Amino acid sequence: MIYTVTFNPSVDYIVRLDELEIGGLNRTGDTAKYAGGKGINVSRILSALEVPSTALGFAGGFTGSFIEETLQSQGIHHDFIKVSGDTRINIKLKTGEETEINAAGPMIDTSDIDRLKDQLSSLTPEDHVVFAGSVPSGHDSLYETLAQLLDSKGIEFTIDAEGDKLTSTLKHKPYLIKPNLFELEGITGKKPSTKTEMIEAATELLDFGAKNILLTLGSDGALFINSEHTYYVPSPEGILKNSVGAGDSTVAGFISRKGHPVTEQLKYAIACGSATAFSDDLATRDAIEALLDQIEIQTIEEVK
Ligand SMILES: Nc1ncnc2c1ncn2[C@@H]1O[C@H](COP(=O)(O)OP(=O)(O)O)[C@@H](O)[C@H]1O
Ligand SMILES: O=P(O)(O)OC[C@H]1O[C@](O)(COP(=O)(O)O)[C@@H](O)[C@@H]1O
Repeated sequence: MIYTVTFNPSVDYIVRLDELEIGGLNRTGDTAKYAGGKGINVSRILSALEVPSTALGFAGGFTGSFIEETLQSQGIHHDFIKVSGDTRINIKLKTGEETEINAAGPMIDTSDIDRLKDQLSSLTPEDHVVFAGSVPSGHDSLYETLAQLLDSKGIEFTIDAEGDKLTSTLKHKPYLIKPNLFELEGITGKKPSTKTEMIEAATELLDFGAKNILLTLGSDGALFINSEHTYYVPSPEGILKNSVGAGDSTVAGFISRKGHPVTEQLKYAIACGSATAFSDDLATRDAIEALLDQIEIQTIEEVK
């Protein structure tokens, strides 16, 4: 079973308006609300691809109930630990360009974390865990602690997190990490401008222990690096509607084909990411499958 862990889920509140007048009264056009947060988005895309998963993490208040009910209605199994604060609301302003305001989220007690550790302790090496997103304040070393727990039990995990939260887990050999270029720059302190320089910078993370690295580049696609292969996968052409959740969709696509050749995993990764970018909400199965044939995997010799 695949388990996704979202420490800090969110109700993503999408607000469309022609123009934002800072300091003035703005009235919205369309609005929509979605069950969000990185691991939850991974579970939603896996579900679209008919790959079962269980969504874990912390949820509280009316917003936490909204997330649970939404997942329930979509047939996605979940087992959130209830916390006393309200799950956050993240605002996504669409005014022609996208502006995101992500809230901090509720406080999490040590006893809540202990319950999550108990849940993860019952998993076996047949399971796979996807950790994704920000961490409740005061728990900066949570990913490292949980990565160590899984590593000690021989359970593979994927991690999509920023900065030290990601790098502190590398010694526990994550199956997949998915930085974007901005995050890679933050981690390595480098500003790679060519694909060769990007590969060099990402290879440092391979040397620290990551097994597979998917470096996503937005509309420019993604670079993939592991100890055997280096590939570039351009994004298919399309009209950008929504980049929220595109990265999470990429992770889901890659994991959905775990055990298949890496080139197939990459096709699904980019098809899922781009299909979400071209959709109002996360991609549907039809939208993903419509892109699969357009994805072309290039070897690094072809890129140079
Ligand atoms: N404008 C776009 N056109 C086509 N595909 C896109 C676009 N933006 C994102 N994607 C797809 O989504 C993937 C992840 O996007 P990216 O913005 O790099 O991730 P993140 O949301 O984590 O920053 C990309 O590799 C690509 O496949
Ligand atoms: O936990 P963070 O880093 O604040 O991110 C949460 C936000 O990221 C998302 O999961 C989208 O992530 P991506 O655009 O990187 O795929 C939203 O659903 C959510 O609002």
